[in-house]
Amino acid sequence: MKRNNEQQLHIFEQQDTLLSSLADFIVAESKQAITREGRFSLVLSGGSSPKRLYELLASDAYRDQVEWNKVFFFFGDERYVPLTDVQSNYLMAKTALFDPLQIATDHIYAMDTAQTPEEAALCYQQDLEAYFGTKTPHFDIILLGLGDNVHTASLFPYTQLLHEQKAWVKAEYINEVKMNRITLTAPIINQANHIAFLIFGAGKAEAIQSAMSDTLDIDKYPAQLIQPDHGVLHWFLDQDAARLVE
Ligand SMILES: O=C(O)[C@H](O)[C@@H](O)[C@H](O)[C@H](O)COP(=O)(O)O
Repeated sequence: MKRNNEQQLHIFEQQDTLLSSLADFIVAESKQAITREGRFSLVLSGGSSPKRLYELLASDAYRDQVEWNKVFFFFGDERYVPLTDVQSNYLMAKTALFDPLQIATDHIYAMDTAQTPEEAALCYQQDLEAYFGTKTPHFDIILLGLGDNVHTASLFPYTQLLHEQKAWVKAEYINEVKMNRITLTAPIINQANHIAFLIFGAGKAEAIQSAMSDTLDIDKYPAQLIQPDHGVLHWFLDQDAARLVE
C-alpha cells in the first residue's frame, strides 16, 4: 500500500549540520505559527538523540531567534518514573532547554507521573483538550525519535497502544522495557502540521528502512503508523542513518 502523504528527506553528512538544520526549521515554523495564531506548539521527543538539539536551541546561536514566551511545550511520551528521575524525558528537557531559557511553567505541559499511569494519560488528554479547545488538535511540530526496534514515542511493537483509534493519550505497561509508558497515540500525532523524525547513527539504518517501507506491518514496525493526515512528514537524518534509504 503506497503512502499518500508528503514526506521530505533532509540528509546531512555531519550531525552538527543536521541539528542546526532542524533548529532552523523549528525557528522558521515558530515564526509562521506565532504570526498565524499567536502561539507555537512544539512536542518534544525523549531518549538521547534530541538532547543536543535542545541544547542548541537554548544556546546563544538560537535563543534570541524565537519568541519563547509564545511557545508551548508538550511531550510525545514519558517514562512512568518521577519527573526527577534520570530516565525522565521531562528532566532531560528541563535541564537542556527549559531551565537555560527560563521557560515559564505554564508553558510546559508535562505528563504527571505522580498519578497512576491511566490517570496521568487521562489528565494529559484533558490538558490537550483545554489547550486546543474546540479546535482540531493540530500541533505545529511533533519531534519524534526512532528506536532500533522501530518504535517511536512509546508506540512499541505488539502493544495495544498501536490500535488506539480515539484517545489522544494512552498508558500501557511495556514488557520490552519493563516499565509503564504514557504516550501520544497515532491519531493525534498524525494530525500535526509537521512531524519531524530526528535520527542519526549507523545503528538506526535498518530501523529507518523498515519504518519507510511500503510493506506495512504496524505491529512489527510501529513507526509506520506515522502518516500525517494533512501535514508533512520530515526525516532529519545523518548519512550513516540514511545509508539504506538514500
Ligand atoms: O522516551 C523515549 O525513549 C523516546 O520517546 C523514544 O521514542 C526515543 O525517541 C527512541 O527510543 C530513540 O531513542 P534514542 O534517541 O535514545 O535512540
